[in-house]
Amino acid sequence: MTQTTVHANANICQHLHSAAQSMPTKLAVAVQQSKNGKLTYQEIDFKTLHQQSDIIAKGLLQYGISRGKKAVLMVTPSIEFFSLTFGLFKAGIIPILVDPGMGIKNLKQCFAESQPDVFIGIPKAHIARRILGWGKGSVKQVINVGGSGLQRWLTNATHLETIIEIGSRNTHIHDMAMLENDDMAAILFTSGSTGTPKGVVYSHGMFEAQISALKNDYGIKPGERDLATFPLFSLFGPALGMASIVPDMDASKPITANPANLFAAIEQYQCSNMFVNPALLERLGQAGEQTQHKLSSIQRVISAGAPATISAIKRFSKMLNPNVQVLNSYGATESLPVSMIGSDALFNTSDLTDQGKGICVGKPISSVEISIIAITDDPIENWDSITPLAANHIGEIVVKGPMVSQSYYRRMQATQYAKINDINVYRHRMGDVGYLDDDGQLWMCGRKGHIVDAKRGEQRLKRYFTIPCERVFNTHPQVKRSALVGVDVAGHTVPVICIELHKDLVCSNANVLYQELTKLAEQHPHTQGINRFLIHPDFPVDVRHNAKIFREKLAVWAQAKWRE
Ligand SMILES: Nc1ncnc2c1ncn2[C@@H]1O[C@H](COP(=O)(O)OP(=O)(O)OP(=O)(O)O)[C@@H](O)[C@H]1O
Repeated sequence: MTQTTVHANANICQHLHSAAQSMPTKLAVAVQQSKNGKLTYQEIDFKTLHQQSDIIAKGLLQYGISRGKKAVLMVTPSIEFFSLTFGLFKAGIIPILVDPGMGIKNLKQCFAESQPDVFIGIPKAHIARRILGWGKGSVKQVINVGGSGLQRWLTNATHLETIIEIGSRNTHIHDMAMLENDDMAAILFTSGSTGTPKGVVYSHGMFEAQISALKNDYGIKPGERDLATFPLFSLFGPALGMASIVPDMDASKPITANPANLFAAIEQYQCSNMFVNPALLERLGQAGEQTQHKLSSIQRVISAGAPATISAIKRFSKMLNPNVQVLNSYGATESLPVSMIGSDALFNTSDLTDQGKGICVGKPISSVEISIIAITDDPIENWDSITPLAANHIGEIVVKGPMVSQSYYRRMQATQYAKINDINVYRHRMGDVGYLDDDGQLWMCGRKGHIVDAKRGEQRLKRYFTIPCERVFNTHPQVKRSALVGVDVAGHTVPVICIELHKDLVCSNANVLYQELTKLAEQHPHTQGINRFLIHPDFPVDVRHNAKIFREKLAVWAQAKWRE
């Protein structure tokens, strides 16, 4: 019998290598800059990006940052961001990617937890690092990217130019670090909308699976151009042979983006694809409606990260050519994408959503297996012990597939609570609840942690799920959005619906509104028993999506209101 040895052969940069060979002079990245109302673009082709990232990989290694070390990367999207990230991957150095929008306290926690060896950032990030003590104790090397005289001095760091100089001096061809499929390739932090962000361990195998999904399920082809509004997704562009066109905007606060910049970038490069999150979809749709703008080159829009509202998709779609779809994706940092649904199919589900059947997030991505399991807060060790629920039964969403992360970084307990061992892989518990319908489509019914169990003392009377309940109340013309929370009233847990009204409407008589909402509640079995409402002026939501309602905070507010 012959024994075959498996060689480590994973590194997503191999795609960049092939693109550099097959289309060397084609555009890989263009970065827009807006200054005094003037837009300019920095460009790099595939061959140069490949060369530049090789030089950086060599420079980093020679500078003493060895393979396997972890490097925080706080660099705004720029040509350097791309060459650096690919350079890190090529050297086998593990980038730690955090979203600055998560706030100072969470960032500090992320650095304490991930123990970076290296800190690479723009001057602003270094100044914050120095003042706030980020990475103190673990960070040994600091590298600055960009900035002007004084800013650069304040960073007290080695500048990227020095790394490039060191790398350029070395004329040897760089051998890309080859890893095992499941070796750690990067650490990506969740957004922390339900607590502290958790570091998700990414492998090159997971990245490969994501690239395959983008090719096979989303139909992305080499030579396309993508308006890249989310840094991580923008990295997939060059790996797919697709140019990433990065607009001038703050990616961690998409709601503040200037639509004119984005429209101009699409026009300039005739982008065929765009990746937007629901907040941006809403913002661009509103701007497009006002100016009657058309996005005639766009052939596909990918929306992900949070649920997009049907009205926002409809408004946005007015800018698109007929039949161009907004592909709504469901997933999480731990596993992305899980499922997808095109806008036409989604519009057909809106009646069911308004009746409280959940949000349809479509069919699983080809390599993903979705199961629904009975709801429990306990850890589940083995998949053997589980009997998945039948179609149309709400339970926790569990996923299996090559893009499913296998652990959190240095978080044994969180890993234990989120992963289920299934022979030689782990399934991931999404922490979301939902069900599969008779056609195998997934319907999302909210977060498991946001379920409200109405209780008399310890006795459970009825279970309420957020999305199915809230959508019923959202159909009321005065209601912009609503949020279900549980409130303790004399030792009993009761469901309360917090209401945010449309801004242009003033509620002159809350009692009339509450009566109308109570009537709505009575019309549906799953909302019956809800008869307490509170008007909140402005829901606390996450900055990235402007859509994830911080129900934990609202619950505290509602409880205090109840006592007043
Ligand atoms: N298309 C969608 N429709 C509905 N909800 C979605 C959709 N896409 C993502 N979500 C929600 O977003 C979650 C994933 O978000 P992400 O990975 O950014 O971090 P987070 O879960 O918000 O942060 P944390 O886990 O730290 O609280 C999913 O579990 C789901 O609840």
